[in-house]
Amino acid sequence: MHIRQFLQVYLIMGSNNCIENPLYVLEQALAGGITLFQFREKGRGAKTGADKQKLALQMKELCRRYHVPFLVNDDVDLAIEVGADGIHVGQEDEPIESVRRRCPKNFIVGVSATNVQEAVEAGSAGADYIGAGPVFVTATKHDAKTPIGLEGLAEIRRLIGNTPLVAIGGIQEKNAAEVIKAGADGISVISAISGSENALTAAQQLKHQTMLTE
Ligand SMILES: Cc1ncc(COP(=O)(O)OP(=O)(O)O)c(N)n1
Ligand SMILES: Cc1nc(C(=O)O)sc1CCOP(=O)(O)O
Ligand SMILES: [Mg+2]
Repeated sequence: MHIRQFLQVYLIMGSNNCIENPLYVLEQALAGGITLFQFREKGRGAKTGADKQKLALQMKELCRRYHVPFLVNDDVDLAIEVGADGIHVGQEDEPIESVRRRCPKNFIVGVSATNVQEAVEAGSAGADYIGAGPVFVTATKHDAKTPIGLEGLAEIRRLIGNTPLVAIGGIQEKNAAEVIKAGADGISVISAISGSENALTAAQQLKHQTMLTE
């Protein structure tokens, strides 16, 4: 499968984002049809060291069972240690050139962009996909930039050619379809699944929205 297809419903999550056991939440989301997963263990009380690595390995095994690629956020060393399928880095993280030097050849490398220039540069640097956002206001990432809106997302789509594009920030069931219409190949979410009462149903409903056509 091409990376574009994996972007359809991309769950990002760490233990801080969950009201229940994160392994339970992830398994429910996998059963509900998520297509890609990113382990993002950040914020107050986040696991570190051996505890972080243990959770990463457990999550990777769950993802394997559902044939869903497992990516790690920011932490290139951890991604390599646990045999992840890839890594996601932002503008303040390790540069893609350095990531490529250190990681296996077939590693999926995603790069964040908050504007057209960053997106075009990430595409030229060889990112496998671009995570563009925030599209809408989000309470999940405290240092998120000003929302780019659907117009900003559509402009990025126009200017990055064929590079796979996933939208992020404030995406929920009610706005997922318009994000796809604006040109994203998929949606990436934290709270819409990990903060919901039923992660399985939430994943199913989001997936349904990404499949609606005009
Ligand atoms: C798919 C996707 N897109 C964007 C981000 C944000 O990355 P970054 O700007 O590095 O912020 P943190 O997530 O590291 O706080 C992402 N993680 N995933
Ligand atoms: C991790 C992250 N990155 C963003 C960016 O704009 O790059 S917004 C964001 C948080 C997304 O969480 P939610 O789906 O709950 O809004
Ligand atoms: Mg980052």
